Amino acid sequence: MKVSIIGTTGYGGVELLRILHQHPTFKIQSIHSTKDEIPIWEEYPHLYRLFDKKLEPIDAEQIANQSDIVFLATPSGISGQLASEFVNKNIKVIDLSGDLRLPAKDYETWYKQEPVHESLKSQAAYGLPEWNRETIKNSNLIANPGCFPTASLLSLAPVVMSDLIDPASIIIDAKSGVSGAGKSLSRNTSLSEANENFKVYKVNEHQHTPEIEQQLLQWNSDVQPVTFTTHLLPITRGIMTTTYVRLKEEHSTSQLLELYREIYHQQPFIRIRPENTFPSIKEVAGSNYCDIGLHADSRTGRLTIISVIDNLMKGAAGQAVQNANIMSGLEETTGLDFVPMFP
Ligand SMILES: NC(=O)C1=CN([C@@H]2O[C@H](COP(=O)(O)OP(=O)(O)OC[C@H]3O[C@@H](n4cnc5c(N)ncnc54)[C@H](OP(=O)(O)O)[C@@H]3O)[C@@H](O)[C@H]2O)C=CC1
Ligand SMILES: CC(=O)N[C@@H](CCC(=O)OP(=O)(O)O)C(=O)O
Repeated sequence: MKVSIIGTTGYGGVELLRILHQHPTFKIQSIHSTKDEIPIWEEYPHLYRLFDKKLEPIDAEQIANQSDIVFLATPSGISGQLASEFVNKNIKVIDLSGDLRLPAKDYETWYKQEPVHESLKSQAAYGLPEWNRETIKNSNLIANPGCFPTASLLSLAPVVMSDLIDPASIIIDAKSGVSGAGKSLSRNTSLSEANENFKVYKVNEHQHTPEIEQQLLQWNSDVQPVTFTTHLLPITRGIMTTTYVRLKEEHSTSQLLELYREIYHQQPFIRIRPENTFPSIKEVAGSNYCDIGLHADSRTGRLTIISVIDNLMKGAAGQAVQNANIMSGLEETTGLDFVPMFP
């Protein structure tokens, strides 16, 4: 099966290339950029002698003629326009941006951009495989979830769906490495401002807030707006979310862990940690795993849930390939069985 990547020179794009280069079924047909037509290794020398394809301009007609699947690793605002060109040509599209995830009104409010046309948005399946596998299987257009929503939703789903928590009590404290912001230089992510520092950003205005809320509401219509706060960690890859919720009734940590294990036991990329152990970011780096640990505090009546992912893998390119596998009728883990990089 032939695949093409648009936005290959970005961090999401080059991570797609790393995965797809060694995927046994998908073959990279072409890689695209708005920049010079140079071999990708000139832009990313770690690919020297591994991958010598040249970057090509974005000619939708040509890409559609030669590919079965197109990955869009392009910014919000651009992805939507590109997606419509391919969907009309009956090509499978997986979009890593936020363009297809939200209803028009929410998109305008939180992304402060023009939304895509409803006729396109309505064709998109939300690409969180653990909870939407059947729809993904039958769709040609995937809205790949945001990195923070992936970690947050996977950690909250069991207790929200089982109606075990006060629906007005959700607080998500999220931290991301700097690669989450993409390759462009900004003061925030520069070495001198990120290194040996820890910053909060987009307080109460992060664009992933409505994405988290809309999915939680589908699972439990009582859910109230969540408090979601993002921080920048002085590391390259990885996300940790620490989520606090109030339990409706007392449950022990072991009962809740049992619920999580039961719900996720057939999900290849979810690892529920044993009691009194909590995941750290390095334990999933470079892999497509989402690791979850939790503790119920009988003193406060609150449950603390920790989840970690690699933002470029399960938070972006890894999940995109997981979705492509599902859409193509392949084993979901195909080409994604990376052991995390440790230390
Ligand atoms: N980084 C992350 O952890 C995650 C990112 N995402 C989303 O994935 C997408 C890619 O993110 P990321 O790789 O981090 O971003 P980067 O900024 O690293 O890369 C974006 C790429 O998009 C291309 N691009 C920019 N403008 C245009 C344009 N007008 N037309 C076509 N291509 C363009 C650029 O390629 P060139 O300059 O060569 O044309 C650039 O390399 C974004 O929508 C992002 O929000 C989602 C989840 C996690
Ligand atoms: C560290 C960092 O800056 N991360 C970015 C993640 C952006 C992203 O994934 O954008 P989408 O809205 O297209 O999903 C942020 O928090 O905005």
